[in-house]
Amino acid sequence: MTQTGQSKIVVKDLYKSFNGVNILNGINLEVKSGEILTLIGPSGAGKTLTLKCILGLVKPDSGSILLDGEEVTNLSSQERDEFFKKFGILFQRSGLFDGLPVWENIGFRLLQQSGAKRNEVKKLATKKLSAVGLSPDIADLYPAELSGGMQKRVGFARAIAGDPPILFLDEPTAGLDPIMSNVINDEIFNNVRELGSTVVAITSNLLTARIISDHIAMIHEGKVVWTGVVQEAASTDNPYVKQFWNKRKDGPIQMPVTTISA
Ligand SMILES: Nc1ncnc2c1ncn2[C@@H]1O[C@H](COP(=O)(O)OP(=O)(O)OP(=O)(O)O)[C@@H](O)[C@H]1O
Repeated sequence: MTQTGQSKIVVKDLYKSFNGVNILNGINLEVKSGEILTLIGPSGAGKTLTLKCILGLVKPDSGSILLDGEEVTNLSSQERDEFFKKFGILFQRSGLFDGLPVWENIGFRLLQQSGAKRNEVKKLATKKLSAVGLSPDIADLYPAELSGGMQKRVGFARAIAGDPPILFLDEPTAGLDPIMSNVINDEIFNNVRELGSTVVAITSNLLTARIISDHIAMIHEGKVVWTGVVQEAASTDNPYVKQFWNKRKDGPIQMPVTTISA
């Protein structure tokens, strides 16, 4: 179990623009060890980009990112490889490799390690399938043979395959029916608590946010406009959170609307 309470990830004054357009406008975030922080906010607010900056997939224009107190914005490629090993990632579209059976998808990273034994990796992959409530019988199937919900669960099994200290979950329940979403919410919550991983999740599904999160950070136009414990999100007076949480059309968040003329 990870010790909770210490800062695991600290993001300070993160800026990023593309082609002269400011996308991240001074993001500040702190994630404590063992906690689940969920980023919410309108489409295009900069949630995924923030995670990509933390991972070093996108270089920020300025700002600082500390992992366990160490600056990680300027790692060498060798240091970056080591750094990546700390993360398990569930991508928005599951990101499974079509040409590999389920178990090889789950064990993908482990199979890359020198000396990896295929039968042992398969055993571990099967164990992770059970951890996400799937039958070992699907280990030899290919992603195309699975439903969307099963693909998400396999994607999650892959993210937790190496028992990573940090998990990034980008829209873990997007596109799933409410029942399957809830199954996955529970699986995320239970597995993460058992592993003691520190989690940053992104979701537009408020039920997912309510069930899995310890803290919520609301991002709007590249800034964190509110943070708080999940129970406060429903009752805060913050106008951004109020509008988002209550799914209101009117409020400070203006969504671009395209009208089609006849
Ligand atoms: N590599 C890039 N080049 C140019 N623009 C980018 C790049 N990456 C992200 N953006 C832009 O940054 C903005 C924020 O993107 P981001 O993916 O972080 O949004 P988001 O908050 O995760 O929204 P969504 O929920 O829709 O995924 C978008 O307008 C996107 O087009």
